[in-house]
Amino acid sequence: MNVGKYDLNDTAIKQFDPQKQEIALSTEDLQVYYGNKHAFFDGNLQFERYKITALIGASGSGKSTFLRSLNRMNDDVATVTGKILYRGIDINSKNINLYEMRKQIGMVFQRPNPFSKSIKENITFALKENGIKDKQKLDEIVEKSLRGAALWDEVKDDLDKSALALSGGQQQRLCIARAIAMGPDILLMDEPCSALDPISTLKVEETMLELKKKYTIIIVTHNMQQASRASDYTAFFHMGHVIEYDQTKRLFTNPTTQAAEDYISGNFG
Ligand SMILES: Nc1ncnc2c1ncn2[C@@H]1O[C@H](COP(=O)(O)OP(=O)(O)OP(=O)(O)O)[C@@H](O)[C@H]1O
Repeated sequence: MNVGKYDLNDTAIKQFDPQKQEIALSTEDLQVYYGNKHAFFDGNLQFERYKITALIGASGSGKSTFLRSLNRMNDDVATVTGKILYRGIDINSKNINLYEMRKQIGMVFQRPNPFSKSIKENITFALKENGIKDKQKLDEIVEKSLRGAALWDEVKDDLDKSALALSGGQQQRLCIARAIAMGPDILLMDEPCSALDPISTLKVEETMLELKKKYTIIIVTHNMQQASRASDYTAFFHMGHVIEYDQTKRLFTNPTTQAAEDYISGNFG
């Protein structure tokens, strides 16, 4: 199918070898509709465990739509068909406990959104709701999560101060700490650095590189340098289709499809 300059059937999608790579999450024939609008088509993607996968593409190409579907954040606004396979279970089916599933597949949003509470309470709030009451256990998780998000050294003496007094970059790392405190397996990140200055962005990227030792990360980014610096794999989206998906190094140096080549070289349109 040709739309504008590009043939949307001209795709190159990496498939993994399950004997060689462990797949943390995969989608089969994922389609997303907002009312009558078909916003995402034919998503058959696999995500390798303990890797960072970047989703790139022009504004409106369907990256967030796809990402938000992966832990059912789109349930209220969209119809999502097809399968999302996590540990052998289709989490896009009706009988899934969304709350439990999102403990495994957490999300960090575009704008830092800490609660208007202390730094510590931002992390302990959901844990307490989950029945963890032991003070020592909570303190341990607070420290471990803040260390995991590379924030501990900056805030360890201010844990009772308001999270809203932190800088934007620190707030975003606090949101990462809050997400990892729940002990997830996969972290979905929707442009986590778009509201941050370049130094905070690099700090979050360094944090991601540390986090991938324990978590599988899927990140939407508009920042091509960020995708090429921080990710192992990249999926290029165009008009609701995944056009090319490969190792980041390969996709950025030797793309297969015309659309990806034009996008990466800045001649897109
Ligand atoms: N809640 C919604 N209701 C209706 N249409 C929507 C909704 N959210 C997104 N869309 C449409 O779906 C398409 C894909 O949007 P999406 O936000 O997924 O793209 P994106 O690649 O993430 O864009 P951006 O980089 O600008 O965030 C667009 O045409 C958008 O207008």
